[in-house]
Amino acid sequence: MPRLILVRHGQSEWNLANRFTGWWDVGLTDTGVAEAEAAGRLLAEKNMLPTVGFTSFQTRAIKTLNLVLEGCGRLWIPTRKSWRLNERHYGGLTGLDKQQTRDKHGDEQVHIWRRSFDTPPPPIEPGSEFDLSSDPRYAEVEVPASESLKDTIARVLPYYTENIEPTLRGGETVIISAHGNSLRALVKHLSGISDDEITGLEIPTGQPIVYELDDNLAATERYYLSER
Ligand SMILES: O=C(O)[C@@H](CO)OP(=O)(O)O
Repeated sequence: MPRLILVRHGQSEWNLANRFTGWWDVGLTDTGVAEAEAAGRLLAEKNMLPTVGFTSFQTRAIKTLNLVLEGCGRLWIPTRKSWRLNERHYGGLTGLDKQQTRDKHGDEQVHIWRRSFDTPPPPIEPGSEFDLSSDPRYAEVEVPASESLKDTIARVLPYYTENIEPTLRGGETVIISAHGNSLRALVKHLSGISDDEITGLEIPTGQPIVYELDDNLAATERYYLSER
C-alpha cells in the first residue's frame, strides 16, 4: 500500500528569531539541523524508507529533506522541487517581529493574519527588501503579494493531485519536506478537516507524520512516527 511521510522543516533562523517568514529564504538553526538528522535516524530505525522525495524551493525545506535522507541512507532517491510546496506568502508582514507586530496591532488582528482561513495578510510593497518577484528561482512564477491558507491550498493541491498522487499510485513511499501551511493544506485534504478546524492544527518541526493510504489514496491511518 502507498505511504506518505510529511515532515515540516527543522527549526529555522526566523522560527527562532520569531519573525514572519513566508517565502523569505532562511536557513536552519543548529537545532533545526539536529531535528532533521534525528528524523532521518527515526525513519531508518522504523524501516520507513522513502523511495521518492518532494520539497519546496526554500532552503530550509530542501536542507531538511537532504538531512533526513542522509540520516536514513537514502540520499540517492529521486527528488523534485516545486514552488507550489512553499510556505504561505506572508505579504507585508514578512520580516517583521511577531511580538512587536502584536504590540502594534493587537493580539486579535495578528491572530487573524496568522490563522484566519481566508483573510490574507496585507500585501507586500513592490520593491520592498523582501520582494522576491525578481528572484531567479521564481522566474517562471507569478509571486503572490500575500496568501491566506485558502490561497495556499489552491496552489498546493493541484501539485499534489498532478505530481504526487501518480507517484503514490505507482506504489512508492513518498516523503514531502515542506512548511507549516503547505503541510496544513495536505493534512486538511487527506484527513478531511474543516476550514475552521485546520487553522488550529499546529505541525511541529522535524517530526515525521505518516499517512497509510489505500489503493484509492484515501487515508486509512495518520500517526507521528515517533509514537510507533
Ligand atoms: O512565519 C511563518 O512563515 C510561519 C511558519 O513559521 O509562521 P506562522 O506560525 O505564523 O504560520
